[in-house]
Amino acid sequence: MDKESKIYVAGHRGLVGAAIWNNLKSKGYTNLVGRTHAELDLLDGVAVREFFDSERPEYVVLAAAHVGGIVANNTYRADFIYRNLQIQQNVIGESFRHGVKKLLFLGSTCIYPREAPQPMREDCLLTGPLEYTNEPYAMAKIAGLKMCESFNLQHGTNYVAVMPTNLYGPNDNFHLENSHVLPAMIRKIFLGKCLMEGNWTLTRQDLNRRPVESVTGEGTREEIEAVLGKYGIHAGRIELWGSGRPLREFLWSEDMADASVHVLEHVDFKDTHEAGAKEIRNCHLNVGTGVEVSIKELSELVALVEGYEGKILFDTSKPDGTPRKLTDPSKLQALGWRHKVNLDEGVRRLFEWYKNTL
Ligand SMILES: NC(=O)C1=CN([C@@H]2O[C@H](COP(=O)(O)OP(=O)(O)OC[C@H]3O[C@@H](n4cnc5c(N)ncnc54)[C@H](OP(=O)(O)O)[C@@H]3O)[C@@H](O)[C@H]2O)C=CC1
Ligand SMILES: C[C@H]1O[C@H](OP(=O)(O)OP(=O)(O)OC[C@H]2O[C@@H](n3cnc4c(=O)[nH]c(N)nc43)[C@H](O)[C@@H]2O)[C@@H](O)[C@@H](O)C1=O
Repeated sequence: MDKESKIYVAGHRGLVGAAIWNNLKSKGYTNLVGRTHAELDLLDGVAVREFFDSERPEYVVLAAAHVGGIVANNTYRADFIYRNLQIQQNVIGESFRHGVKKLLFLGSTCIYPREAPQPMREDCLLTGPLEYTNEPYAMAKIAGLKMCESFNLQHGTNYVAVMPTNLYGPNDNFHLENSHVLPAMIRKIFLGKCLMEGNWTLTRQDLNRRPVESVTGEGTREEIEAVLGKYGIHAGRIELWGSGRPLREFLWSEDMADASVHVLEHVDFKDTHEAGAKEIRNCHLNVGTGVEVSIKELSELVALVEGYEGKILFDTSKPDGTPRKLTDPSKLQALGWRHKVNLDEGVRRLFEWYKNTL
């Protein structure tokens, strides 16, 4: 990849896409192409074809997807499978038609069986049933990685699929229902503390920046308390989801971007499997830290970082999801990449980012 190569980053305003864009810029890549969702709907096959016809990217990073946390995945099941399959079909299909030199596909570690041996190696793919809450999303991601693998095997293309663990960082989604656990916890604990201290200035700033239902900071105290209460946020008491016992692994989004650019620069499809094997499969690469934490421990860390001393309860009517989801990141580590930011540091950085964007 030359510094002048034309690189299309699909999803360049998202959590990971924005970090990949910034990482490429910081390394001196000058010819980046991005389109917002409003400018180019990747569900629209005709529009995607016209975009590729006019821009002719040489490299493609597919970081656009329909993404959300456990409840969003479990509720909007059709959206998660249909939209992701369609985006992949359009972007990978046009990349092939236009002879793209290399494509990076972003999947997820939820592709692995619910009861996979831990830590999960790449070759446990398709060895057992998936976790129910995100099965439709996981099926789309498995299709995406198999599409990359199959184009490579049949047509000699160079598409590499990476499977990140749970990610968090600047530009994260802080929606109280549809987001992932870490941004949700940061916000819920922040608001619980604001209510506990009677800090209405910060509460109002938070709701102005990110309205909940239709309530903004202009709402009355009663309206604000009622809407936050629906999401388990009360003065000095917040309710998180599930039992608190599930274990998760978290990777800072800028580390994920660094891994993505490392793969674009240094790892080809041929590096992802043994040469000459009779059956070539499981060529995707895990991206993770190999370190896990329980959701309860995570909530204690977030409370410590935010200086919250109120109660944290767990609402077991909400799903736990997969009990454990720890990656074995050794395959990518052997190809020269490892993470830099640990969870403690990352939570501090994300909370700072959150406060600074209010
Ligand atoms: N966040 C996480 O914890 C994890 C993410 N991943 C994967 O990493 C990748 C990036 O995810 P992440 O950055 O978190 O997600 P985000 O939701 O932050 O970003 C996704 C981007 O894709 C865009 N997009 C979605 N649908 C369309 C569409 N139809 N047309 C055009 N653009 C669209 C979104 O735009 P808009 O918001 O305007 O719709 C957004 O900018 C995804 O493949 C995801 O599956 C994998 C594991 C964990
Ligand atoms: C990245 C990954 O993300 C999704 O899987 P997940 O890891 O289960 O997602 P999550 O971050 O939403 O939850 C992690 C854990 O945390 C608990 N939890 C507590 N309290 C809150 C809470 O307030 N919000 C959320 N979201 N979870 C909470 C929650 O009950 C669960 O036990 C996939 O669907 C799929 O999208 C995917 O690939």
